[in-house]
Amino acid sequence: MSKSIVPSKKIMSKLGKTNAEFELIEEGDKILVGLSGGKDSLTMIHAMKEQQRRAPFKFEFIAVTISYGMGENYDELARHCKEYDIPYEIVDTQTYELAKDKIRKNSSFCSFFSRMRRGYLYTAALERGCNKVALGHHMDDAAESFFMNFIYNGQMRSLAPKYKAENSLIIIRPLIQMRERQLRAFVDDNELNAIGDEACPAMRFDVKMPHARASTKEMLRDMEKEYPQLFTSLNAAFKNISYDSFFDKEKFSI
Ligand SMILES: Nc1ncnc2c1ncn2[C@@H]1O[C@H](COP(=O)(O)OP(=O)(O)OP(=O)(O)O)[C@@H](O)[C@H]1O
Repeated sequence: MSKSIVPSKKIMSKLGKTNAEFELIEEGDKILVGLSGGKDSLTMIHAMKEQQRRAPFKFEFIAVTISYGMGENYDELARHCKEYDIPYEIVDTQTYELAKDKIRKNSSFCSFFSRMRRGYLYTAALERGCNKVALGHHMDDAAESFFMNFIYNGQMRSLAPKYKAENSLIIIRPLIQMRERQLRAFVDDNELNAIGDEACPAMRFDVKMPHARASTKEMLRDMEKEYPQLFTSLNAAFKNISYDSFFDKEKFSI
């Protein structure tokens, strides 16, 4: 039998519930799991491995890292996946070279990395015959994304647990109802070597965390101190949307 690290009961139960609620992982799925090597995706591969062992249905997954051509070294991550019998591949790209100009101008390099990465992940999934792509976003990401869109973009949107991309791949976020601190505890408790916690890969090069994200994180931290139930309530609110109560012109033609 292969070696395994079993995530806590809380993590596994949240994963099972989210899975059932949004029908994320299903019989016969072949899932490409985006593995940055950070705490979130590292937790995700171990939780999915355990899920594979427990679930009454069969699914396959393969972990894939998109390398940006910044001289990253994923040997340790590859060794880790091998040790735990998790199929793993690295896709080499020249994203950093292409992003240099944006980084120099300190302009929207984060969204550039993320757009490029998404494209490479989708291509990798299609090339490997996968029908789904799993990303390690969690509830804190969903909350940040919601408030950033609200404050800076005048939009009400967050991160969906599941959606269909243009190319018919299904994107799933199995950790979306978990808190970031639960995932950090998993890697700390198991003494796993998670790769940095940068909000964007370019930050390894002395570029500051984008202001909007940093201040939204801080705002949420302060709000949670004041209202400890904030995230539970947000999670409920994301499932309880009163469309009719907003300023949608379409609704006026009653
Ligand atoms: N270089 C990469 N290669 C493959 N997948 C990636 C890569 N970077 C991010 N991802 C995927 O996208 C998700 C969101 O990435 P993002 O950088 O926003 O999150 P993060 O909070 O840093 O997560 P993590 O702790 O997993 O790095 C990750 O959890 C992972 O599933």
